[in-house]
Amino acid sequence: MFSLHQSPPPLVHPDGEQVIELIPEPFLILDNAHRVVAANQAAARLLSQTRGMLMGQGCQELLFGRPGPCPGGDACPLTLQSGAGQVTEQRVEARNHQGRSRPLKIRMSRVAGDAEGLVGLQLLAENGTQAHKEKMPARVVGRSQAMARLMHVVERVAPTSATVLLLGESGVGKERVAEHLHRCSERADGPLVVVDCSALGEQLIEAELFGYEKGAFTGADRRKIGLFEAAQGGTLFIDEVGEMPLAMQSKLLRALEASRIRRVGGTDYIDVDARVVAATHRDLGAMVARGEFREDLYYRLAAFPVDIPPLRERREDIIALAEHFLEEAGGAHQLPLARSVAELLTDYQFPGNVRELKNIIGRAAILAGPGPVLPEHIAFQSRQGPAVPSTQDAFDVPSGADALPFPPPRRTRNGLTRERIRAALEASDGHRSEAAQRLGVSERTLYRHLQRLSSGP
Ligand SMILES: Nc1ncnc2c1ncn2[C@@H]1O[C@H](COP(=O)(O)OP(=O)(O)OP(=O)(O)O)[C@@H](O)[C@H]1O
Repeated sequence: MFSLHQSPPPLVHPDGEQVIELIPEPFLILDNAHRVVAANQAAARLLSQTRGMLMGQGCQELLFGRPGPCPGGDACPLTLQSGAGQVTEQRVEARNHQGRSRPLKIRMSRVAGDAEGLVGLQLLAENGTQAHKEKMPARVVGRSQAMARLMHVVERVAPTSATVLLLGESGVGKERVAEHLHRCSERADGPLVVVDCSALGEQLIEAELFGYEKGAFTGADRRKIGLFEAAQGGTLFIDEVGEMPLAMQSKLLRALEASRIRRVGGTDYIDVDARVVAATHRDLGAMVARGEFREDLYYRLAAFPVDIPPLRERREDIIALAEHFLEEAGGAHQLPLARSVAELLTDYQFPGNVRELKNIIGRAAILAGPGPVLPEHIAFQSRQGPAVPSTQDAFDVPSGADALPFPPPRRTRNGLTRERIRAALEASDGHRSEAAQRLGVSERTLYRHLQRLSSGP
């Protein structure tokens, strides 16, 4: 049995997670900023998280469920002896993201040698019992520099009251980032309310956002509280804000400016205290230029824009995400992924971004059963082959398209052509949810594309 009183094995290396897996006790490695850089399966089980979720968590988040950097000094929950190899033991009342606390004993030491600065943590549940299964908190998995920068920005803006606009292709994780932002804010104990503008018509959006009074319209047989009010003290996440009809945009702007709303059919104003986070995959600036989006609302929403890069521009995240999804799908025993599978995944473009990867892994976990995941279990959802270097996204027609003797296929932001959508629907016997899965997009994204394609040539 490995003990912290011995010198730890060379733990962090490209193969580090495999080495750490040899330690039977729950074990974590933190870097000198106290962020998790490796965790074994036993630690993930003890903390009721996946290893992917643990990666990158800071000491505060790990022990007290509060995201953010190490506060340093006495505020840091880890009281370490300075010398390499010296072991410190400490008891903490660890609190997870759901606010549940659990006594934990931690043995810590600095890792000596090449890996100086790293901290090894051995975790012992105080009552000796294993963690009970709890709903996993939504965590943003990703170890790339781009994601580290993004998380830094999100964690800086979270405690403020700024309106944040999340930008990125479909499936990149905008909603997941919004959840994280809410969790890092002082409103974390309040509600996070989501409204998807692409799924609602103009009148419905107003009734959903602001609520209505009894008798406001046919069918309004009782008063209904709107989502702005439901988000009181919390966060209102307005997804696909680019799909919001113009008339509704001015009402939203007024609500944002005045922090008060009026229910449909009502006369009184109601004060609302909801922090607004909006998201879109559309180019709002271009929509403003075309007169499709109100300029004043654009500037109000874009007070703090945050770009979430597509997965193909942060390939370092692919394996961490794939392993996270495999664990989520109950495939922890199938970890780590075979090199051949990892190569297959990292060579692919992922037009459907993280959502597509999640679907691919979910399917592979089922096909692999109790055995390891093999390349033949990986079925890409688009027929797009291995990576083509690209800084532009799949939104654009292929380069050289001008020279084609016929018009290029009408493409959408996900690289979804009419032909791909038709093929997916045919293969799914017209079932939209299944077709969306095949294409690696959400059902509502597919619905949006169907509407767009049916309105164009
Ligand atoms: N960094 C991440 N870590 C863990 N899971 C993620 C991450 N990014 C995305 N996901 C998962 O991938 C799926 C798609 O993410 P999400 O719904 O947040 O994307 P989106 O950009 O909001 O998509 P859309 O534009 O279609 O609404 C979800 O199941 C989400 O939980």
